[in-house]
Amino acid sequence: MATTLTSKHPTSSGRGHRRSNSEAGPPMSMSKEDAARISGRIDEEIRREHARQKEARKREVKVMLLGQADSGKSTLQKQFQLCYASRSLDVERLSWVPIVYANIIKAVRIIFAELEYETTLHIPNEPLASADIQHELASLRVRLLPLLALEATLASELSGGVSITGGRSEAFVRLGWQSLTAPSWAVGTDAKKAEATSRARMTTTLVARTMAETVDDIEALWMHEAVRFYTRQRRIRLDDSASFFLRHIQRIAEPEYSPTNDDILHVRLRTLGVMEHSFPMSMAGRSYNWTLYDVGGARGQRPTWIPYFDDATAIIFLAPLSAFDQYLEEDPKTNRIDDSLQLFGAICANPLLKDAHLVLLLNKMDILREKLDAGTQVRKFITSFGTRPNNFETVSDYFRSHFLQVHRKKDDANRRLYIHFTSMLDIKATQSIIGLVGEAILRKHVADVGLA
Ligand SMILES: Nc1nc2c(ncn2[C@@H]2O[C@H](COP(=O)(O)OP(=O)(O)OP(=O)(O)O)[C@@H](O)[C@H]2O)c(=O)[nH]1
Ligand SMILES: [Mg+2]
Repeated sequence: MATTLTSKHPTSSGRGHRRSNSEAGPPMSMSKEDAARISGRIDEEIRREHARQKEARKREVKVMLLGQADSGKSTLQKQFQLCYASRSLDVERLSWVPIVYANIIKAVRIIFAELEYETTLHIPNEPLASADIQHELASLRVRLLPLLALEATLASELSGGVSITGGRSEAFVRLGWQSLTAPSWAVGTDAKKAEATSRARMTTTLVARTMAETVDDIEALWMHEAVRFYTRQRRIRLDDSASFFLRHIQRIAEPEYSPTNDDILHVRLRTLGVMEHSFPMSMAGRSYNWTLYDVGGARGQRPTWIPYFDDATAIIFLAPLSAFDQYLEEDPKTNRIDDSLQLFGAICANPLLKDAHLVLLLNKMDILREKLDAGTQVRKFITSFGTRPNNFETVSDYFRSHFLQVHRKKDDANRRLYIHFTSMLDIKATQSIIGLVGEAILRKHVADVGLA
């Protein structure tokens, strides 16, 4: 898959090719007949170019993945990649290694920070009330300090030396990150880039060595009774995929570690700006060029979406239903489901998108189920849920009807809305949904512009 970014291509309408009369006209010596012949030829060329561009546009399908941060947009893009351009995923595979490391170090940091906070509460009869347990955790912390100390450097190298606002030491993805982290580093003519790449490789090697030396301590921390206790109680809150990586720490810390497809899908890496991914897709023997626009979902990122709206064939909007008990990182007063509903309403009402096909994926259903099974009460966070039964069917139906209501209210164009419940890490189920969604989008595209 060609992974290119970011700047908006002007729609190629062919305007501007035609010579104006005031531009170079026929030479003084040319006869009127010759001039007419040349002018006719130019007109014919322009007409052909228009027709060629019109045909080319029929083969272009532009799909935007929208939704709040951490809703699963980049994960869906990876699933598309797995489905339609899996060889490109193989090429990128090793460049995910340092990002998996970064996810693990972040999880370890959060565990210690949450334990420290719990210690200050002095709650009797809980694991942290025991001096022995505190001592065990303190010595694990000392042994893991060398690994924790590498987080900021690793994040900065992965992000090409740029940090996100707020000074958080967290990796994010921008154009060209693969070449920064690829083991066989792309030698470019750009000396600065080559230097950055070489630095990123050195940091990755150092992190790999430190992780191999501390792997048993990471595992001991994850399995520690205090960590088990506070995780079960949801008082240690980690990124959705952190537990997966910590469970697989022995495999990941091996020297020849190569990320599996599952690992790549689990990675959490923020998107900054708009990333363009293109691949071919065929239907009924015809090949179409798909471009997916994977955007950064945090509030500060949303204005960057707008220039891409006017020629979008379809919007796939992702709303994670498991987020009912979470608040926006960028605005801790706003519940994440409320934010998703508002954002979805704004997308439905946007006049620039009035011709776009609308798909809504209610995502992270696996985590929703886990939370409900663990007894988390929806009404504690969404008061309007009231006394309804706190089970999976009722909760998913409740949220689904809210999204449908927003669509009915906001979509003046009265478009059909395609809705699916998804658990984006389930490869088989997601691939079949991608097939359905892809086909529906192509059918709508063909209905709008005709067969290519
Ligand atoms: N368990 C589970 N995890 C998911 C699901 N969908 C995505 N994730 C995980 O959630 C995290 C966030 O997913 P991303 O795809 O990076 O989110 P995003 O919408 O691209 O976020 P931004 O780039 O910040 O806008 C990743 O660690 C994914 O592996 C899901 O359905 N279930
Ligand atoms: Mg993303």
